[in-house]
Amino acid sequence: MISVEALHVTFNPGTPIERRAVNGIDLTLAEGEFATVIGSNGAGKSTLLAAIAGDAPPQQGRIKIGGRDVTREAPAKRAGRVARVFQDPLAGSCADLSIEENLALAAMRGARRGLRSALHADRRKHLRERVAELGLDLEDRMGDRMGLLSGGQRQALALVMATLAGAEVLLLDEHTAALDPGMAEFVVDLTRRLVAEHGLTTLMVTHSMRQALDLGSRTIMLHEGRIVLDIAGERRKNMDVDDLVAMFRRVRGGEELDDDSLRIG
Ligand SMILES: Nc1ncnc2c1ncn2[C@@H]1O[C@H](COP(=O)(O)OP(=O)(O)OP(=O)(O)O)[C@@H](O)[C@H]1O
Repeated sequence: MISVEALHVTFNPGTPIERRAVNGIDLTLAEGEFATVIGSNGAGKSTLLAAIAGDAPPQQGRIKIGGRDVTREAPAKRAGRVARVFQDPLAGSCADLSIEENLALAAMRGARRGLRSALHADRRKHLRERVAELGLDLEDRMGDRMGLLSGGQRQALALVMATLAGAEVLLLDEHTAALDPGMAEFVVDLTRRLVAEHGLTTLMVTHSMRQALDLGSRTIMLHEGRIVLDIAGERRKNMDVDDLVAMFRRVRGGEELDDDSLRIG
């Protein structure tokens, strides 16, 4: 469960370059709820996710995860409970470590143990099985450096890594945007499966209107740091991509859509 109350995140407050990225957001996601997040460039989507992960400290408001107030908690302290996958496949793992070492480190998130203890035989077997489930033939390459893998392979492993430490919350920040269409589809299917299997409370930022409607059970639109649309249930079920695009345009007051914030596919 995630609960965000009256959240404000301002970068460089009190300076000429002050930027109110999140400007009074209230949002509650029930345990296991999966919501997609859309919005213009600079709408505050990544900052909202960063605030939940602890990387963008709020000036005002409150964030709770699983009922516990984490607003002032350091990112490392909530690391075992919150997993995040970024657009850049290079961002979430260490290129110079092996697949196995990266997975072992992910499994230890939030715990205080060394890599050696993380790589005992049972753990290694389990990690290998989890990788084999992907069907990408990576289980025989557990010793290969992560840096040798394609972007799609890394994102698939990043999703597996996100589920290894028993996280409750999954934050996906355009995690398929840098992939070719075939691999993006694979990662989308994997996302669906892992979120359901692990009952993860999930926020997924996407610029794809199709993904925004196809994944999860709720779609939230941000604009200038605020939630301007929150749709679920029958209303969402009856919507198609054209309806969502029309709403997007309305929110932007007929502004030209000259950024990459809206993709139909
Ligand atoms: N670390 C930072 N320092 C200063 N300003 C920032 C920082 N991070 C984000 N911003 C600004 O805050 C605003 C919101 O940015 P954010 O990245 O959250 O938007 P977004 O909705 O994720 O956009 P995009 O779709 O382009 O990724 C933007 O104006 C951005 O320039």
